[in-house]
Amino acid sequence: MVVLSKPAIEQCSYMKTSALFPAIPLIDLSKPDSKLLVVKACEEFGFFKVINHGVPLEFISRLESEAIKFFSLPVSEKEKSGPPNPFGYGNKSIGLNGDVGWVEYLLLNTNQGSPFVSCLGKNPEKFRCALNDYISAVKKMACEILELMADGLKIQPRNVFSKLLKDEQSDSVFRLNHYPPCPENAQVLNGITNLIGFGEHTDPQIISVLRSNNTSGLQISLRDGSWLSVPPDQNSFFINVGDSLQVLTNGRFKSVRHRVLANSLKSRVSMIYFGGPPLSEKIAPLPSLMKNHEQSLYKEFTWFEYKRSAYRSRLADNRLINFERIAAS
Ligand SMILES: C=C1C[C@]23C[C@@]1(O)CC[C@H]2[C@@]12CC[C@H](O)[C@@](C)(C(=O)O1)[C@H]2[C@@H]3C(=O)O
Ligand SMILES: O=C(O)CCC(=O)C(=O)O
Ligand SMILES: [Fe+2]
Repeated sequence: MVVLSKPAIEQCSYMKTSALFPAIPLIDLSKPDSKLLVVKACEEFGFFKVINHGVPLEFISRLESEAIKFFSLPVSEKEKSGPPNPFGYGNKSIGLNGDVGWVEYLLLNTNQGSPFVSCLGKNPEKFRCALNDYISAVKKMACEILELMADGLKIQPRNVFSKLLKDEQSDSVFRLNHYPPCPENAQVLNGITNLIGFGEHTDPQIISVLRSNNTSGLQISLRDGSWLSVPPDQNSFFINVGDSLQVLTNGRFKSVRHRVLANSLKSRVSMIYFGGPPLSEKIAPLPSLMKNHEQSLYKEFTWFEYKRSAYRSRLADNRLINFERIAAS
């Protein structure tokens, strides 16, 4: 299991508002200025929190209770939904290349027509219904946010990003993570331990929509390499810019590096929708964003090519490096 050294956890910053400890951008989706704030947050952090999001709280609590029921089953029952190849139930092992974390999870494909994993606990229909309601509502919100981004960037059409998620062939993924409280021998600072729940990485897709219960542990990496703890808020969503959106905006929006540290006392449950394009979609900077002969920072690739390369990488790798264009001197 991966543990951080003591100095490494001490350099983690805790949520304070000052020049040294910036506040996480907060976007109220009901406010008219939100499009400009969304753009600023994507440029500075690649991460923000949204309120007044329109996702019924009942959908959230119903899915959370189904997830808790699933993760409370005996391991032998949960393993009927695994191993993840790449979809299904997984425990500690993340991906196929040796990454491990203090986490168990259920990874699901959200493509239309392709069923979720065949085994979904004791009452699969109830679980499936909670998943469908939640994913539809979160996808709708993700598309609204992508349209605000287009408005804020002053590019047309406003569905230039959202159409990729709305496409019937959109390759989107859904993940439920459960981080049990960590064992007694871990070092603890402010309730967070030095035990890695989910190692540092950026998400490969366009946008990720994350919701967790009220247990801390999520951290984002700031420009100076320090880690900022994200105070949990079970009624809000956190939005991550993914690698593909970084490319579509030619590096103007930054995909955010993030990780989860296990909590000493409480279990953490998170649910993440990863909005991705169709596999055949060409990913390259949008011409409408390339002003004044700006050069593309990336070689063009399809989402299939990026995904294939991502699945061969380790979690912490910089996956975009293989697709960067070498600047002409
Ligand atoms: C180690 C890995 C797990 C991952 C595929 C990868 O090879 C590299 C990217 C990882 C990641 C991070 C974001 C999402 O949780 C995820 C589902 C994704 O699309 O990329 C995971 C992959 C996974 O857990 O299979
Ligand atoms: O569980 C979380 O809060 C974040 C997990 C994550 O980053 C991921 O699943 O890609
Ligand atoms: Fe992630």
